[in-house]
Amino acid sequence: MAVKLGPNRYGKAQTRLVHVVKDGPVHHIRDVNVSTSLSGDMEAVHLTGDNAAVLPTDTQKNTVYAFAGRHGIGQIEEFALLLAGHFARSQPSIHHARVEIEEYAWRREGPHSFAREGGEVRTCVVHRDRDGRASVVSGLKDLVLLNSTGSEFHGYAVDEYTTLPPAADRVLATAVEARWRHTGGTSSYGSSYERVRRCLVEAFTGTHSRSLQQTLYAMGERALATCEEICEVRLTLPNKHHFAVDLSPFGLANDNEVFFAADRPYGLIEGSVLREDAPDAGFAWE
Ligand SMILES: O=c1[nH]c(=O)c2[nH]c(=O)[nH]c2[nH]1
Repeated sequence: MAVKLGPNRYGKAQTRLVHVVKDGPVHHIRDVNVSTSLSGDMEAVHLTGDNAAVLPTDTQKNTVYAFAGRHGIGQIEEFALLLAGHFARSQPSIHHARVEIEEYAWRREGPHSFAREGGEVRTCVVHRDRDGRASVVSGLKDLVLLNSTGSEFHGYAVDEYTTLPPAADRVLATAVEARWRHTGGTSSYGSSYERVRRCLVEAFTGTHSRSLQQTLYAMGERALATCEEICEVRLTLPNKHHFAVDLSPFGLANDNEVFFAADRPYGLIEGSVLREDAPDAGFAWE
């Protein structure tokens, strides 16, 4: 039987790191979850068990903590680029590093007190290879949005299994997962994040929706029109269905005011919006 090793990578998943920056009595907190993944000349470890090419995942975890202590975190994209650049050069056997970071927000409650924000999570995925090629994808997830009107869904294809009644007015709700690809480097990932996020929210709330697909496109289009530093937006939008409850058994009308919020099954609308002249994505989405 002829077989060979296919694509592979290895690393430390979900290194949880909290960094407290002390400015006298006023402290600042950063809370991140870092996953590193390396690839390169890894035939021997898989085929013969020779570990000489393998920088241990334990070392990768230590490096995350040491770099936080030495450099601070800054914007998560910058921290990921720093780590990926280090790993891609650290061993001759390692050719490529992928670093993924999630950041959890905390709200200030006092000089050294914080309350964890329950909502959205900021994300990034950075790739670097030893030839200096790099890609940066920024994003967010768990941004839950709802329009209580301004959404319709009708005119869809019908077959013998279709029972869905057309909706002239419905609740539209989703938990946005968005990732956007930067065309090149940017000096301000923080302000870029805020602008893209605002565009996504404004397009969701401001679009009179005939489908979540139409809203998805509007969200990507708005972000690309406003934020010239990005060239592609990928969106994953679960349709968090809200079904109006039939209150007629209780002698009550229901003018789209009382809903059953179902959690499953849910529609899942996914798509990419990109510039006509977007450069090749290379390894950015891997
Ligand atoms: O916005 C929607 N898109 C669909 O594709 C779809 N399908 C469905 O049953 N409801 C909806 N809503």
